[in-house]
Amino acid sequence: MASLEQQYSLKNQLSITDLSVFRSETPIFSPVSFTLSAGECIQVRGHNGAGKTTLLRAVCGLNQNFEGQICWNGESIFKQSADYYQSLLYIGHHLGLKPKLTAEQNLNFYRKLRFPADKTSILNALSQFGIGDYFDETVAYMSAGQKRRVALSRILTEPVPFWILDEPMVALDIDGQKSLEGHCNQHLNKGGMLLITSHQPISGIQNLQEVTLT
Ligand SMILES: Nc1ncnc2c1ncn2[C@@H]1O[C@H](COP(=O)(O)OP(=O)(O)OP(=O)(O)O)[C@@H](O)[C@H]1O
Repeated sequence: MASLEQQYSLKNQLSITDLSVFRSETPIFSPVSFTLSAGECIQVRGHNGAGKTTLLRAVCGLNQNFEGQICWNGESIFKQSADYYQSLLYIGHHLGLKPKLTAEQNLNFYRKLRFPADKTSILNALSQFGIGDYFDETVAYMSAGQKRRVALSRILTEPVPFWILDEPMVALDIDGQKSLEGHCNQHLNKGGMLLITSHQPISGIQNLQEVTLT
């Protein structure tokens, strides 16, 4: 089981070298290379269908039909997958929430996969995302923005150094976006790393670099 905060390290680094991901035999985007170090944020940009989600899924190890290298701390992610996955939190375009469970039950399910159960941390996270009163609400009955806030609360209940967020701003109102940007900045300030996509402008995340897929 992962120990809290321990994996935040200024030595953490993701390096992508000449990465191209394929659908069947066809590359989806031209090869990209970039490095993401502790305290840094990269926004992956590109038009609809450019391959942003595909790239993120490859970085998560979920799509292995690629050429090039994806390394964590100098070694292929597949050579040290246990360490890598302990360090990683991926919140995809699809939220991965079970509609029949409450907000608290959903967050508890994910947290317990690698951390000790902690109801206080879950209630605190929901409060910080402005939906503390909905902890006992069944997700199926929530609005799109409320569901998004529940899913994003995982960044607070699973304290790992590398966040991969695919279109996290979707359905969030302005307050929700500002709240998310604030949590991202806190994460970066303590040496966290962030790989993010967004069609909406992200103005409030510090030191954001861009990688555009073509
Ligand atoms: N399951 C799939 N099977 C076949 N092709 C797919 C599949 N998922 C995505 N694609 C194709 O891969 C390409 C890249 O899709 P991807 O979802 O990565 O783009 P994206 O940049 O994230 O797009 P958007 O901005 O619309 O979210 C698209 O041409 C898409 O049609």
